[in-house]
Amino acid sequence: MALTLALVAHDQKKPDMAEWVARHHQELRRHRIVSTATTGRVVGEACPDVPVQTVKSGPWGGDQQIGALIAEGKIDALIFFPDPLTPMPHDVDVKALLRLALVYDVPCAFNPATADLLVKAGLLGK
Ligand SMILES: O=C(CO)COP(=O)(O)O
Repeated sequence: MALTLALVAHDQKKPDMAEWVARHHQELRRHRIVSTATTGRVVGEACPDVPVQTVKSGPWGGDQQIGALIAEGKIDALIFFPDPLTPMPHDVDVKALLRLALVYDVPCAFNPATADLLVKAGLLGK
């Protein structure tokens, strides 16, 4: 079954996201991806044949748009690599996104190690 996956990464973690999507490229091709603007560009460059729908960049409302999709039941899993070492002007938006993912019990991974475990557990299909 095709899932809709939200992929988001802060700037310092975008290389990790590019590496993660490249590693799971074959499985990701079967699913839909929604990303914040800059993350979407990175994902698209790492996997040109995986279609990525983008919303606005995080600081410009993209995290809230992803949160709204979660509230509408349109996101099956959130893969979000936040940067814990850099202050963010849109920290409240980041917290709101995490909060909605918890409220709606969406499967989440906040680092590549956990994202790998979700794949191993069968998130993207066998
Ligand atoms: O800021 C973000 C998440 O909080 C991500 O936004 P970008 O993907 O546009 O960098």
